[in-house]
Parts: sequence; structure tokens; C-alpha cells
Amino acid sequence: MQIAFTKMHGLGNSYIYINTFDVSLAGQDLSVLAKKVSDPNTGIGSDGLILITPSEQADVGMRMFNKDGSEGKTCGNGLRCVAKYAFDNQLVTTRTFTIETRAGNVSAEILGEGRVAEQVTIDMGPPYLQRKQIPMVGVNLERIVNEPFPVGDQTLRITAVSMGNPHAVFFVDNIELAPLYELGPIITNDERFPESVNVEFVEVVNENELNFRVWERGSGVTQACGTGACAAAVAAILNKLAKRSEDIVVHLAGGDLIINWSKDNHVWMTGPAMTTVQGQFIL
Ligand SMILES: N[C@H](CCC[C@H](N)C(=O)O)C(=O)O
Repeated sequence: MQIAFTKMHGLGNSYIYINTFDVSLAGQDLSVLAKKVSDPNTGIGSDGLILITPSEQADVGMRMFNKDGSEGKTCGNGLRCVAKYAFDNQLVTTRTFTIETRAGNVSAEILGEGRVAEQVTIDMGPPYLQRKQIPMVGVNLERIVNEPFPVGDQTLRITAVSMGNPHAVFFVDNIELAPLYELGPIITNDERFPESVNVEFVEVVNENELNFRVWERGSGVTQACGTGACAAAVAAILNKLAKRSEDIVVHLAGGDLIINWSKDNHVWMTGPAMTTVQGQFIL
């Protein structure tokens, strides 16, 4: 069986996209398929799989799977690429439209005038800050802001933010020295996170600029994480290290995203979306 796919990326955070308007995946184990297509040796190679689907409550829908086959609820870089795909392939007829995710509907805007989308803004909706919304185990229901977080023989300070998917944000003095490979896999599997967690290390350059690295739940280190960049900006503002309702440039390994946690409590993310490969995957 051959399945048409498109490989796209947002700042190097790449996924294999399958348009299920055209292709039926009925009977396919999507977790197994995600692992297969993500494998760089026996598959195509990516950080995971994203399905572009018909939707009854939005203009298009998406489902995202990490490279380990686990399903996430949303994906910032993925949303910009789904928006690009929908616009470039006329699944939508306007430059602003809605996308259904498992974390709720978001709105997308194709920037510029061109017939091919390059820059996209997504209104990612509000952050969720209460402990049970992350979710994170603990006694108080309040926000987790700069809370002591013992791990191994260290005690870090955690700020936890959900963008519909869970993020554990840790501020460091020098991003190049962040314990990404040492502590990323430990924290992502920590029992204090019943649904696991995406792990971000963030260096504050100034109140409008962050350096950022990520160990993603289910995918490990990636070049970029859009929801993670949103979580990092929200965490910086909660810790009074950045300003609300101002653009914050987040420098990820793969490039920059512009994040703005606005007065209406929505988090806005602007960045690129690129198509790199189109082909047939042989199951
Ligand atoms: N790379 C994605 C995040 C995927 C999150 C996924 N790892 C999970 O929550 O399980 C992004 O651009 O937001």
C-alpha cells in the first residue's frame, strides 16, 4: 500500500503530514505508522506524524503523534504547517481560518499576499496554569511558578505551563550549559507528571528575548517547539522576566518565533512554515 505524504517543518521541527481528505487510514495503527514514518533509517525521518483531517467544528482538523508513537494534543510548529498546507492546497479559501486540535480549536492567519504561505500566525488560545491543568502531582491547586523541583542531587526551580500540552520550564544562566541531555529524559519521565511532560531550558537575554532549548515528550531533543516557545514566554512573564502584551523573540535551535501573551489572555505565535518533500510512503 502506498500513502501520499508531505514533509514540512517549522524551524527544523519536522513532521510527516498525511492529508486524510484524500487518503483513508482506516484500519491503520496510527501509533505504529508514526514510528514507521519518523524512523530516519527505515522510514522518511521526522519528529513525528501529523494528520490533516476533515473537521465538523473547524475548517480543518489535525492530530499529532510523536516519533515514539505517542499522541500529543497539539503542536505549534505543526499548526503553522497545517495552516500552510490547507492554504496552499485550497482546503480553505480565506487567509484566516480555524483548526481543530485535541486541545481545542485555534485560529490561523496566513501572513503576506502570496499564493504560497511562508509566515503564519496562530492564536494558540489561553495558557493553563493550575497544577491539575498541567497536569502535575502536588498538594496545592495553584500555579507552579518558580517552585523548588528536586531532581537527582540538584534542586531546580520549575514553572509549569500547559498550552493544551504540558511544559516544564527551567530558567538557566547560560543556554549552552543547560542540562538538556542529562535531565531532559529524566524529567520527561518523572512521576510528578502523570501525562509525561515537554522539558524546556530558557535563558533570559532581556525582557523581550529568550534563548530556548527543548527535550520533547515522545520525541527527545528537537530543533524547535512552538507550544514550548509559548510556554517559555508565559513562564518568563509569570516570573516577571518579560512583559505581558509585548512581542517576545524566542531563539530556538532552528530559528526564531515571535510570541505575545496578550491582554485577552491568548498566546499568539508567529513564525515560518516550509514544505520540503512530497512523496509516496510504501507501507
Ligand atoms: N513540537 C511541537 C510540540 C509537540 C509536543 C509533543 N511532544 C507533546 O506534547 O507530546 C510544537 O511545535 O509545539
